[in-house]
Amino acid sequence: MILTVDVGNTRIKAAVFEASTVLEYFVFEKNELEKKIEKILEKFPNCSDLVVASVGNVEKQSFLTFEKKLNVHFFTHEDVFPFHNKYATPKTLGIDRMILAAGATLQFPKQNRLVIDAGTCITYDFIDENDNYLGGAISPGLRLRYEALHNFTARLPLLTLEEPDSYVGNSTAQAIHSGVVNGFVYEIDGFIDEYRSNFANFIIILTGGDADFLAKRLKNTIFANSNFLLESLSQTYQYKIDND
Ligand SMILES: Nc1ncnc2c1ncn2[C@@H]1O[C@H](COP(=O)(O)OP(=O)(O)O)[C@@H](O)[C@H]1O
Ligand SMILES: CC(C)(COP(=O)(O)O)[C@@H](O)C(=O)NCCC(=O)O
Ligand SMILES: [K+]
Repeated sequence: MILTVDVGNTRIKAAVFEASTVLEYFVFEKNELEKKIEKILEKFPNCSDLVVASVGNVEKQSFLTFEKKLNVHFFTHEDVFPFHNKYATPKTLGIDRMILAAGATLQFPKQNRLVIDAGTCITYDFIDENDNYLGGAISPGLRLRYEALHNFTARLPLLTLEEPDSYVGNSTAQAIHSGVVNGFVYEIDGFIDEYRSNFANFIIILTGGDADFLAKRLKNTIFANSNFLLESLSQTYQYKIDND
């Protein structure tokens, strides 16, 4: 039994796996990290491994205390991954993006894959059918867009996510909702169209905290799996054990 932990820039997500089956998912804040993990381990005392991917400001030291009880693996760029990394700056590629790319490579062999993770940021990652990781894009996520409009202007209120009435926003609030939500959807549909015009065949994996909200609104029909990163963590860890 393993406990996987994904430390994003907004929240921490975790899951307990028995082989490839998920027993339970958890979501919590950074300041609750140790307490929550202790609780999970009390509930699942058969966990033998704790596997972490962190792009937030939570470092390996935060997990040291658990080393007394179980094997702790904190993924880094030094680990083995099942793809060829063609990023020009591989050392600065987010470890979350590497895990997503690894999961896509292992779960969908011998095909082009595009992973879209709509979290704090939207990340796009493309792995071709020969398992070359080519790169992608990074842009502000849904909530970040609302916050940026407020934080960097004098007159724009901080709004929370709301479905826009129309693309023609007829008030400040409606203009912001249209700009943020429609802009978010148009951007992603635009990227997908661009990839489609260059690659005949590819699978799209949509994940992240906004995946479900987004999936219903895209012109392109794609399947959302908001737990793809946690599943990929479990698979990449198994791959590491098999290939080390
Ligand atoms: N309870 C929540 N707290 C924060 N963000 C949430 C919540 N529910 C949904 N979201 C959405 O999830 C997005 C963050 O996604 P998430 O995958 O958790 O980010 P990260 O992996 O970067 O920490 C935000 O853009 C926000 O719109
Ligand atoms: C782009 C990210 C901030 C996304 O983080 P997230 O939205 O998942 O919290 C993270 O993958 C990161 O810090 N990347 C480093 C730069 C890069 O991937 O090139
Ligand atoms: K992301």
